[in-house]
Amino acid sequence: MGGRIDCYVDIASFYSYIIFLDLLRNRDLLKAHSITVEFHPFLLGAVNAGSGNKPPWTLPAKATYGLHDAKRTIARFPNLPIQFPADLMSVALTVLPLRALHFIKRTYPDPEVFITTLHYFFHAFWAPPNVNLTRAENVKMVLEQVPAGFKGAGDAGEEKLFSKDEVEAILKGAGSQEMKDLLKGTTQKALDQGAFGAPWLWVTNEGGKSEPFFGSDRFHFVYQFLGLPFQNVALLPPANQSKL
Ligand SMILES: N[C@@H](CCC(=O)N[C@@H](CS)C(=O)NCC(=O)O)C(=O)O
Repeated sequence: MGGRIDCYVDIASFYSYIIFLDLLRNRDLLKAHSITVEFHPFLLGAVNAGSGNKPPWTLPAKATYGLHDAKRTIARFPNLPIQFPADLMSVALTVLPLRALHFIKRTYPDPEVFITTLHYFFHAFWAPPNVNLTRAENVKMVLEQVPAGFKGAGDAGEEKLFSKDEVEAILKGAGSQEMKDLLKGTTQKALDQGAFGAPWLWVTNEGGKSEPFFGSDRFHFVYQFLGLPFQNVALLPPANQSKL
């Protein structure tokens, strides 16, 4: 068994946060099945523009339905502090932190540094008080705060992942043409694969065949495609009949 999941995420995408948490939760099992997982920061706004899509909540019926799905999804993570930003549109252009993530991914040999920072950016954006990551000073503040080995909300960790000098270097790197091109190129790659939203998955199975998957709720199809054993939704008989 083997394969890979290339997962395209934007910090400003709630369901990107969800798939990130699910993949993190299952990382040992995925590893045991020889599945490599790689996260790729991309810009959802540019994916929408490039594919001709619009954020789902801009259509009133989808906005109303979306509240139900969001509530159900949040209920899957009882200890996760989640608060939707009051005006998501106005804080959705997370270009700078996405470029910073590319810089970190490229610069630090330990992949945990990138994963931890991505995790903390998601947390900062989606937990109250919803840090506005479109502002450079906030990105700096959040980078300075990332606890080393951040494991999720409530983990304030005394030791910080980055020194002040490292944060300066990350912000400088994030402003480089190379990182601008890298974020653009990553977004374009997903668009070329057919992306129209986030999270976007490009999954490659043992035989080298690749297929796209959209959303954080497609794991049954992903696992099936990868040939992994998994437990699907199984309807059981009514409780009183099971005793017959
Ligand atoms: N059912 C999917 C919904 C994912 C979703 O709504 N993603 C948003 C961004 S957070 C999006 O890009 N949607 C585009 C679309 O629905 O056309 C899931 O549970 O993950």
